[in-house]
Amino acid sequence: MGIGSEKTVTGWAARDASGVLSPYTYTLRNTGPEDVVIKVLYCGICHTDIHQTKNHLGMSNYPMVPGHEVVGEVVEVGSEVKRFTVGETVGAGCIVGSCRECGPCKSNIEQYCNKRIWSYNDVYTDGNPTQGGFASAMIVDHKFVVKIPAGLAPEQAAPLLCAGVTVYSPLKHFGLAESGLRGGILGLGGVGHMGVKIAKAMGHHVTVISSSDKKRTEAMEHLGADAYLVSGDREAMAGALDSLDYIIDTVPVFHPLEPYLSLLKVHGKLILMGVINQPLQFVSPMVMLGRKTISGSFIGSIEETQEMLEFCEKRGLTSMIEMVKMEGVNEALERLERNDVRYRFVIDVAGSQLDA
Ligand SMILES: NC(=O)C1=CN([C@@H]2O[C@H](COP(=O)(O)OP(=O)(O)OC[C@H]3O[C@@H](n4cnc5c(N)ncnc54)[C@H](OP(=O)(O)O)[C@@H]3O)[C@@H](O)[C@H]2O)C=CC1
Ligand SMILES: O=C/C=C/c1ccc(O)c(O)c1
Ligand SMILES: [Zn+2]
Ligand SMILES: [Zn+2]
Repeated sequence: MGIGSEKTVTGWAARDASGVLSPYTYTLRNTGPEDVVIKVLYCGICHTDIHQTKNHLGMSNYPMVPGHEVVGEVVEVGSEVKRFTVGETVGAGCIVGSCRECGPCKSNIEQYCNKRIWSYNDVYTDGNPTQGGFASAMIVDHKFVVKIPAGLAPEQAAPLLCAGVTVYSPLKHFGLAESGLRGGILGLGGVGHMGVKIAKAMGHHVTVISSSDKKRTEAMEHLGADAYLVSGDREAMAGALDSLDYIIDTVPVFHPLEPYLSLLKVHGKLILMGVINQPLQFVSPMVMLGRKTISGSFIGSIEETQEMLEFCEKRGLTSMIEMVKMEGVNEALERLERNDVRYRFVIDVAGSQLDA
């Protein structure tokens, strides 16, 4: 990739809904005055990457280079960029553009802008497709770039850019950041494990609710959870009725909500995170008799992402990752889909042979 000239990059792209990735060479736009050119060092693999590459939402366009937990080094900045300098370690996430004029944009919750531009599987303002972080470089508008604090290892920071902020944002927004609360994390994957860590750092009593017993020891001994429930264990679930102030539900497939609504106290909140393209069901008394709330939340703003990174640095919070090379990305995606990762894959992009 030449500085200041046309930039040819290699990424790994899905070509169809099989979701299998292979090397793909494409050109990045010329650096605009507000752009930051990022040499990608590491990129996390989120379950959303599977939803997108496999067209679970019916809106996928190919070739598609996924990846939205991007940590890299600034290699060039546009003439108007004052906040970043060459050599800095920075991050980019799910969103690389928004309209800047609507209510959400003016309120600094640009992730809720209806004209948001996704970091991949979208079209940029110049009419070209956006491509993500499973690639040697990205060009990102500086407003959608965050600084990675010096106290965070770059590979550890990658999962924070989606999984981390996805749990941090609703806890703050719904008034659930105060200490002493009792929280549930449903689904102990990439988002879920950051949920345990962030909720514990906020001073909560945290119960993991999992589909199996397989992660019990890790959850309790390594992630710091206080309790562990297997969702199919009726007796254990019955023993936990009316006990939680909130549940962060990260399950990525259809599931009944009623068993989890029952775990909530009066005024408890069930916050949906999983991307599920089927209607979810519950009977109304389940929420009425307890004035419970079912809500959802989508990543976090750029401002919150920066705040969350600083929170994690201050509290010494890290993610738990398995590092892979790009050559192993298809195997990693398969393992992620069959729930066989502890707890986030991170691709060592700069250390990979991308055009293999
Ligand atoms: N709202 C938002 O802003 C965001 C949404 N997402 C979405 O959240 C969901 C979770 O993402 P992520 O944490 O990366 O996913 P992971 O695959 O890492 O974790 C999901 C967890 O859900 C549980 N699970 C239950 N049933 C299944 C199943 N059939 N297949 C796989 N997992 C299952 C597993 O936990 P256990 O073993 O404990 O049962 C698993 O570890 C996805 O739908 C993703 O698209 C992700 C990021 C941001
Ligand atoms: O992983 C980040 C994005 C999550 C996401 C949430 C909701 C939705 O409709 C998506 O397409 C993606
Ligand atoms: Zn994600
Ligand atoms: Zn907007």
